[in-house]
Amino acid sequence: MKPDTPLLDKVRIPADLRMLDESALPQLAAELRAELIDAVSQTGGHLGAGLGVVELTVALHYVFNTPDDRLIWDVGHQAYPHKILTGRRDRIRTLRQEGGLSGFTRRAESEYDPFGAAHSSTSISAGLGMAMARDLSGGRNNVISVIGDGSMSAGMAFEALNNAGALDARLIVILNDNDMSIAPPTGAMSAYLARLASGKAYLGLRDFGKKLTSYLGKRADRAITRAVEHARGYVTGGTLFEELGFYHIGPIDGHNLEHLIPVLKNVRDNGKGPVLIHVVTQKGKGYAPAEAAADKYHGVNKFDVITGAQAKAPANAPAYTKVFAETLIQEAREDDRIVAITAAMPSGTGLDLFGEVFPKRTFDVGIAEQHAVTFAAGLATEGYKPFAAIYSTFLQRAYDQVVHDVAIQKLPVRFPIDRAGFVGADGATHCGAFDTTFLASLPGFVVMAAADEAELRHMVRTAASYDDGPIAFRYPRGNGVGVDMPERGSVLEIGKGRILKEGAKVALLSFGTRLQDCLVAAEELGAAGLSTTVADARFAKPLDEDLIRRLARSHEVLVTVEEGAIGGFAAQVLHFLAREGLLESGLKVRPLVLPDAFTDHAKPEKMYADAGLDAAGIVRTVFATLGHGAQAQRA
Ligand SMILES: Cc1ncc(C[n+]2csc(CCOP(=O)(O)OP(=O)(O)O)c2C)c(N)n1
Ligand SMILES: CC(=O)[C@@H](O)[C@H](O)COP(=O)(O)O
Ligand SMILES: [Mg+2]
Repeated sequence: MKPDTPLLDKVRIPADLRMLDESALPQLAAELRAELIDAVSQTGGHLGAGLGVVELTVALHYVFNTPDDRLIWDVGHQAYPHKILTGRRDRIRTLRQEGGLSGFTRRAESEYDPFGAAHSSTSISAGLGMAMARDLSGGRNNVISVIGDGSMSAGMAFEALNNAGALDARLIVILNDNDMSIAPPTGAMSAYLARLASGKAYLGLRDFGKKLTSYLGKRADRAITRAVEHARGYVTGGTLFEELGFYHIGPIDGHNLEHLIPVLKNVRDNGKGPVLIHVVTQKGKGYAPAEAAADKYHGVNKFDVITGAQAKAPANAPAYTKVFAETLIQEAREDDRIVAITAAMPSGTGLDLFGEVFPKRTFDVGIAEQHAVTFAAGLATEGYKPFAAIYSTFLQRAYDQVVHDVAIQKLPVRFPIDRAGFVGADGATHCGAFDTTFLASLPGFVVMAAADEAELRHMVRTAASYDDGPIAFRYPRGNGVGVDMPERGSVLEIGKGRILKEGAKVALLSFGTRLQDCLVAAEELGAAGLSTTVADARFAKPLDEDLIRRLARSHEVLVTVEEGAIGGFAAQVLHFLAREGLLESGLKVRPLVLPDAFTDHAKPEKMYADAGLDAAGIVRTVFATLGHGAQAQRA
């Protein structure tokens, strides 16, 4: 049953909210929280972060004149309450569903989303750009960037703070400190924030008064003093943020509207240069199952609102992530030089399991993909075997480190690349589309893709035993296909693929888990009288040149199939065929890749079908290539 929300029902956009009396806001926040819980219980998605910013969201839209004042949410996973208050409540139960609202902020979705996000730590840079644009054009609007403590650990956030302090731009940064990333945060910065939040490093009241007056002028409201006093201390002096040129206010209780609103109003009306307001919140606030959970319900499946129990689809095969983790543990028992690195994704990458067995050999470096890669490179220089487990999409952020610090120096860093291909509900920002393209173009890189969970096990072992340079292996989100698992992985011969089914007319050359669809497609093609070979390339680099030569010479049609963007495996194959003159004897080649577009969220199977990368799509491609128009249409 939908929650009763009489006050929220009157608020379609923030202008409606601003008509309310301040005394009504706690009720509005309570209704907003109930609506959020109910909506996410039906859609699944990121819940804990949004629960933690309900009051902050209400206060920001109450005090600031959004959308003229620009409100930028870092990552955007906490922006569901913001969506409900900004004209999207009628679609909130379509979150992350095909055709529905995005799970992140998105410019195309609303004028209240001035900047799209999903990858972290971009909000201060974007906000600073907007603030400078405003100043250049003589505008007067406010720019507010809200960034979490986890996201604050990334280098990019500090690059922006550094720049903002020097420019002395009027920018408001709200540090939403809930002492959580996806997992509990790690690192010295997190410990520093905890010290600030606990009030240990705070000024006396008199110094605090002086500081405020210097920033806000004589009109500094006594309410600010009260708000900060009520938190655990007084405004800080000599903090890192102040040294970087920010006025630093806080900590403030981010769930107390009586404290938040006067502080925000004062900053809105009186501030000059950059200001950082340190707001302390609780991830999962106000929903008991979330508050009690270790991950504070960071990301959830659909769930029962009363019990908090999440829906779990029965699985016939283990998740790729788990197979990776268990295999790495197995290999690490044999080789004590194996170490593992994650950039704030211990559970997502499976390295939480590795960390339970090998705590000293596991490094969670925080949201810091660039550092993670160069840190791994450093470990490799000393003879260790680092596995830098980073989702395909997040590895994009560390590309120069991959090129400059790893590949050029031929360092044997191992890159397990999870979430390769479509990821579903997280949509285009998280799609693992580009890694094959950007890695296989690097000299000396070995790039593999697992066709199933047994192959993944072989690839972990292969990577562990390969010391000649960088090596990557990609695998998708979700479960394997249920193949028999070998007790231990085998060491694969580098640059050698395998043939699974011999045919004569059509060759399907797969790179990755579309192999299953190729096998089904081959059956259908066979039934239609088209004898079909199915091969698993295993390697995009180095290519199995003998295999490709053979397929090209003995078949009429060669279809390559991969879960990656244009420029990846197919490009490597086509380049090879062209170089060898194998395209000059009538061979018909068709590369099947992800669409050359940023594909919106939907169910992965649907996305693959739409992209023509399922069995039916492969069959259609073959028929169309051979001019079997009617059959192509039926497939
Ligand atoms: C560059 C990048 N790396 C990793 C992630 C995955 N990720 C999403 S949210 C999150 C934790 C963010 O912590 P914080 O900013 O404190 O927000 P909270 O969830 O605590 O509100 C992580 C690691 C990401 N979105 N972007
Ligand atoms: C917001 C974010 O970047 C992560 O929470 C991401 O949504 C996790 O994705 P997985 O569920 O695939 O681990
Ligand atoms: Mg946090």
